[in-house]
Amino acid sequence: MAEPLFRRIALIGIGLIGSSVARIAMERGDIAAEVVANARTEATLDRVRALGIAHRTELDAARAVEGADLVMLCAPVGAYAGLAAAIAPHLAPGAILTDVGSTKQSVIRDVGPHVPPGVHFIPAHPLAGTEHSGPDAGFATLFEGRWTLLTPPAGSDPDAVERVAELWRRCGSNVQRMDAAHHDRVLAIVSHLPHLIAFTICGTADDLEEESRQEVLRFAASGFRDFTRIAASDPVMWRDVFLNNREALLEMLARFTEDAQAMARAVRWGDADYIEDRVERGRKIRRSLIELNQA
Ligand SMILES: NC(=O)c1ccc[n+]([C@@H]2O[C@H](COP(=O)([O-])OP(=O)(O)OC[C@H]3O[C@@H](n4cnc5c(N)ncnc54)[C@H](O)[C@@H]3O)[C@@H](O)[C@H]2O)c1
Ligand SMILES: O=C(O)C(=O)C[C@]1(C(=O)O)C=C[C@@H](O)C=C1
Repeated sequence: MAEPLFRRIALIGIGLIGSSVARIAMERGDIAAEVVANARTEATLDRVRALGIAHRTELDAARAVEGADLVMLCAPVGAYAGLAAAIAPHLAPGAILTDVGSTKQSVIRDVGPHVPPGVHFIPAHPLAGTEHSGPDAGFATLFEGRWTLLTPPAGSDPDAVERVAELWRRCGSNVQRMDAAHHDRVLAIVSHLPHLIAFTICGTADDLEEESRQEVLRFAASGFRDFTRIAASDPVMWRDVFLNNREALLEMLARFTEDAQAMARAVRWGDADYIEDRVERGRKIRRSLIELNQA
């Protein structure tokens, strides 16, 4: 077995993503010699202990990071500023501080100012997940064949960037570097807007009068069902994502609204060619994803 990349990793937040990393680290043994898990409640840490997915559990984030050579923030992005302030004085010199948050400019804004000199701050985002949350929801194959984007600030230590990249490769992921602003625009269209649309369409259906709402549930065909899967995602996580990628999300939503209006006009005026063309474009995108093995 290869040498462990890290002596001790501390996972701050141990839900779907944190517990998946923990499971992989515990199973492989070549990521960290010791895995420390932190959560806000004893109930969560009880689950972590019962699942056997960490060597040690800590209720206090500051204590969890002491002596760790890699600290990974795995909480909702709205909690990052407070967490960074709490752990900063306890980070070991030379440690790497990384994260898994779905937004990247906000993470650099909220965490960056707290990072002590000598600590390497390498933000990251694994593009993999499900609609489930909490430590029971994680699984060791979650990141296999998926992308992890790294958004290291200019001037980051290349060795620290490489060690975080290697951690994600050992989790089964492909790794690519990206500028944080570009990341936020790309994710706004491929992830944040689709979630916004899913939450909204479920809300629209739920607002219908009682009789129609019952029918939505009874006759929900797979079109509506597919939306309900992602609409089942964690409210706090998504509240934080929307509020921390505000500009890019609003820009993509404005474009989408214009396109939806154009579709409405085509439907109203019977513009069959326009409708057919748009459906054909959707189909092509789906086929390309299948060819890339990403569907
Ligand atoms: N769910 C996904 O599909 C997905 C995918 C990629 C990245 N992410 C990102 O990963 C991070 C974690 O998401 P998740 O899906 O694992 O969520 P989760 O709800 O499953 O787990 C979140 C963990 O953070 C802890 N936590 C919540 N608020 C906290 C606070 N104020 N202080 C300290 N700890 C707190 C929770 O107790 C829990 O242990 C988020 O930043 C999210 O944007 C999520
Ligand atoms: O597959 C899902 O259920 C997800 O929501 C995963 C998903 C996505 O939108 O693709 C959600 C948030 C992330 O930051 C990354 C991945």
